Parts: sequence; structure tokens; C-alpha cells
Amino acid sequence: MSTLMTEIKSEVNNRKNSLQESILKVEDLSIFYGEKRAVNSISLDIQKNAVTALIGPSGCGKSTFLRSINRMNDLIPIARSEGKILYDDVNLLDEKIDVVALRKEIGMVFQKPNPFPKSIYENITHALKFYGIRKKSLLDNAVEESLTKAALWDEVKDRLHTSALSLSGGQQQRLCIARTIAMKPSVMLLDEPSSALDPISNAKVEELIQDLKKDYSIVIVTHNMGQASRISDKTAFFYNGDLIEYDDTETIFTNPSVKRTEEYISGRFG
Ligand SMILES: Nc1ncnc2c1ncn2[C@@H]1O[C@H](COP(=O)(O)OP(=O)(O)OP(=O)(O)O)[C@@H](O)[C@H]1O
Repeated sequence: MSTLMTEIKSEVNNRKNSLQESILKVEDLSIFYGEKRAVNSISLDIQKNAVTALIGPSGCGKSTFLRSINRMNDLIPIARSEGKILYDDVNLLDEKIDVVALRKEIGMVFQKPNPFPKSIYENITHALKFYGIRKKSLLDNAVEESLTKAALWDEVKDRLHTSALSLSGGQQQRLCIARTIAMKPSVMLLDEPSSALDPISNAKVEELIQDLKKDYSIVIVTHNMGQASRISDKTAFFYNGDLIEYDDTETIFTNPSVKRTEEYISGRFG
């Protein structure tokens, strides 16, 4: 595609994106580990009530970007960021931000299911109690509601007080999603949430993500091109820390503007 056509298409995309309601606006974000820049001056809007997939070869900065959204990179002493991530016009990278409150609003689920070695019930109520909710009826409701939303209630309602570690890997991951849901976040960050699961559990998690976007805005890192094309509305292709292309998922997978995107999604590298 000629440079002019690429520029026109990019302008059209910018206008199209500005018409959609965004929940996060990333402006000129760079992330460094010591001297190494892992994410290079990226800008994009994350759409509300949509699934946004982050794709790209290993080491291109997807997880670094994802973790920066709820400041998990703060836990890495050599990590530092420049630029802005705006949420309701508040810059989440501002040092005055209360990161505990931020992580309640913007929850995260990791690649490997990591339930606490406690009962299913306590996995959901642990953080709620931390925030001062003690009334049993409120806790019971939260447990049922979040497990229902995570499509796990029917499978565990008769054994809420058994260990979460007795669940299968797929059930544990849905429990971790339920644990995040119980905090009533606006945004859910999912870092390869089903890559460690068997195909049936993977399909359940994919179905769940599709369902959750009614209530949440979801950003997901995935290496699985089939998964990105099945479940996401928007796709961002990263390469070497750069955001190469960001568009509707259908466009990225059927008519990408940049040759490298096409090469990646067709499996020619990465
Ligand atoms: N804690 C860290 N300390 C130093 N460098 C890091 C750290 N985490 C990631 N990096 C580096 O930052 C770059 C981006 O890594 P990142 O994990 O964000 O990539 P990714 O696209 O998510 O990769 P993958 O798909 O393999 O998970 C890589 O060069 C990686 O080595």
C-alpha cells in the first residue's frame, strides 16, 4: 500500500476511533527498564465495553504496556514510564495516584491461575473484607453474583467452602476472574488468561470474556491469533516496543495497512 493510502487510512481510523467512546487514552507512552526502552512512544484510545487484543511476537512490550495500565510495573524497581494514561482525564501514571484504589478500578488476571490457598468463598471475599465489608448477606451476594458472572456458580455452588486449589485449572482461572469481578472494576486486564488451559476451558474463558464486555472494558494480551480474531473488537499489533497498527479486529485480520502486521498474523514470523 502506498504511503499516501496508509496516511489516509490512518486519518480515517483516527476519526472513526474518536467517534467511539473511549475509557482510556494513552498518550505518547514510553516504558523503560533501566536504560532499555520496552515501549516506544505509543498513543491509542481503549474503547469502552469492548475487548481490545494486544498481539505481537514475544518480547515486543505487550505485557509491559498492559501492566502499566494499573501500575503493576511499579513493583519492578528498574521500570519507569513517560507519557500519560488518561482515565476520566486523570493521568494514572501520576505519582499521587492511590495504586490500591486504582487496582480495584482496573483489575488484572494473570496467565497462570493464582487462587489463594483458601476456600472458594474466601477467595472472593478476601479483598471485600479488606475494604471493610463484613455483613454476611453482602458477602454472600457478592460471592454468588461474581461467580455467576464468571460462569462458575453452577459448578461450585455446593462446595463454596472447599479449597480453591481443588478446582481444575480452567475453574481456577474463572475463579480468578470472579475475584476481579467482585471488586466491581471498570476495566479488566487479562494477560494470556487461557494460554495455560485445556481447549474446553479455553473455550469457556473465551465465551466468558465475550459476555463480560457488556459490563466491562477488557484489554487482553494473547499469542493466539484465532482467539484475538474470535473475541476482540479492536486489535493492537506491537513489534519491538512500537505500536505498528491499531484498528478494528476485522480490518487487522482481513485488510491490515502495514505489511509487517500481515506477515505476523499470517504466521510468517513471531
Ligand atoms: N522485569 C523486567 N526487567 C527487565 N526487562 C524486562 C522486564 N520485563 C520485561 N522486560 C523486557 O521488556 C521487553 C518487553 O517485554 P514484555 O514482557 O513486555 O513483552 P511481551 O510482548 O509481553 O512478551 P511475551 O509475549 O513473551 O510475554 C523485553 O525485551 C523484555 O526482556
